[in-house]
Amino acid sequence: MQLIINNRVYTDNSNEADENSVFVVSKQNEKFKDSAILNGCKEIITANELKNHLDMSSIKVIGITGTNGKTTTAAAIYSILLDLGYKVALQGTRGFFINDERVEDYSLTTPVQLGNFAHIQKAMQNGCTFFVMEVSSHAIEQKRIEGLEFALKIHTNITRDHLDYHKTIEEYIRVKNSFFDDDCKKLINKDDKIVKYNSKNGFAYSLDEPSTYKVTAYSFKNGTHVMFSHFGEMHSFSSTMMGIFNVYNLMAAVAAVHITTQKPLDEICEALEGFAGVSGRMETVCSNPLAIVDFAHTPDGMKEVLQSFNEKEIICVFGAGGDRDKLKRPLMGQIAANFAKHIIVTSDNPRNEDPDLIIEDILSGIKNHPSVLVEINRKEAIKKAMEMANENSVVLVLGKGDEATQIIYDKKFPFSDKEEILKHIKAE
Ligand SMILES: CC(=O)N[C@H]1[C@@H](OP(=O)(O)OP(=O)(O)OC[C@H]2O[C@@H](n3ccc(=O)[nH]c3=O)[C@H](O)[C@@H]2O)O[C@H](CO)[C@@H](O)[C@@H]1O[C@H](C)C(=O)N[C@@H](C)C(=O)N[C@H](CCC(=O)O)C(=O)O
Ligand SMILES: Nc1ncnc2c1ncn2[C@@H]1O[C@H](COP(=O)(O)OP(=O)(O)OP(=O)(O)O)[C@@H](O)[C@H]1O
Ligand SMILES: N[C@H](CCC[C@H](N)C(=O)O)C(=O)O
Ligand SMILES: [Mg+2]
Repeated sequence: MQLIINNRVYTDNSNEADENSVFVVSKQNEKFKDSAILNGCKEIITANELKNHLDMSSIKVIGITGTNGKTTTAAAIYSILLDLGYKVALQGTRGFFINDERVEDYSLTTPVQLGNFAHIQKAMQNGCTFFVMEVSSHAIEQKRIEGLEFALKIHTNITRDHLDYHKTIEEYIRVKNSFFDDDCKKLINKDDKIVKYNSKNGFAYSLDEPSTYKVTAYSFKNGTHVMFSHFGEMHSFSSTMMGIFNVYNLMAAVAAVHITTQKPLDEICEALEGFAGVSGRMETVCSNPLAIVDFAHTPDGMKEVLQSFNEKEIICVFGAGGDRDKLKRPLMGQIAANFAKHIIVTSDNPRNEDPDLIIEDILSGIKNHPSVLVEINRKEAIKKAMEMANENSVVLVLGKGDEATQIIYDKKFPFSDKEEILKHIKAE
């Protein structure tokens, strides 16, 4: 990865370092420092020192972490800020966007150090005054965000994910919480009992606990309608997005924009109404039969989605990614069994694992359920679900959202849950 500032090349790869370039050393590449020196490199700086080389004073960086809801909350903030007339960049799981245009496709949720600086530089070159970014737990642990100064850090929730990487839930929680131990402004979900943070410059939002941005009432009749109080004053917003979890995401987004712009809350709430949600997150693909695609790929994410449809007969199609946390699989099975009338267990992105064994892990969590089907081929699984559907049902296809491929070993094959669903729409 290279970054060019004032005609100087900065690289994080020792093989690209030479007498004319600067080697940016980080936790991930410090083992290659000697090889950079051997290649003739004379200037070695830390990622933290990069901020002295790139003037970022014209842009406010907003960072969002949490197990679920980062992409949705980030997209809502981006949409509100654009609607309010700001120039904004957005970086996350779905790629890199500047002023409503996709500049890069799906990649890491949080790039490596030089990648973040390169994107911020590009955002500034395009006149952006805000840079909204998702911050993954991998990024915190690997110090990919080293050297960035945040105007606001946001916490959505901490449940479980990525234990393949962090090994224990305690370590995962410690890593997530470490994002909030400094003095910078932070916005915390007060209903989450797990989060620990430095209360200096702390703001909070919540549905249950007292907080700075406190949801006092909500209803889901003809859309989502939310009332909240801010220091005794009442405000409200509406949205087409479904589910209590989206009330959290939207409340966080409104509060974040308020904290970072100081615009009147009512103006921010009005701007939010133009936000239609994120592709592949609780996205209704067709209404006859009702079929929804969602990116839920953790036990908590699945629970949140499934319990939003308790008046429907749920037909749930899902799998679990290979080379990822194995222990979440039976828990995902158990959640499906608790809420769904029909379960179809299939493949997600098997990567380097045997899909049959992933499915076995999921099945071990499903006890005594009357309707469980195993269909390893995801296309066939979706087809079967659509054939089972009726006017009282909802087909929920979970785990891949708007991903455009299925990853088998290290190969990516074109695959879209949405397109598969659309092949089986019933005639009106
Ligand atoms: C497990 C994991 O996170 N691995 C990351 C890690 O890999 P690594 O330590 O093996 O990297 P490496 O190949 O040794 O290279 C490290 C550094 O050394 C440098 N290098 C390398 C070779 C050499 O001869 N000389 C040299 O200088 C490279 O330029 C690089 O800067 O560091 C690399 C870059 O520093 C990352 O690209 C890589 O992410 C891999 C691709 C990955 O798939 N990560 C996933 C799991 C991830 O981070 N996912 C989260 C998901 C979060 C979510 O949405 O929930 C994400 O943020 O996307
Ligand atoms: N606030 C929330 N609380 C719990 N579950 C949520 C919340 N927001 C979204 N979800 C569920 O999690 C899924 C992923 O949401 P989103 O993409 O916004 O999260 P993310 O944190 O960016 O995930 P990832 O780390 O995989 O990129 C959604 O499709 C939904 O099922
Ligand atoms: N950012 C998450 C997304 C998981 C999506 C799911 N489809 C999978 O492949 O496990 C990860 O890389 O773990
Ligand atoms: Mg994301």
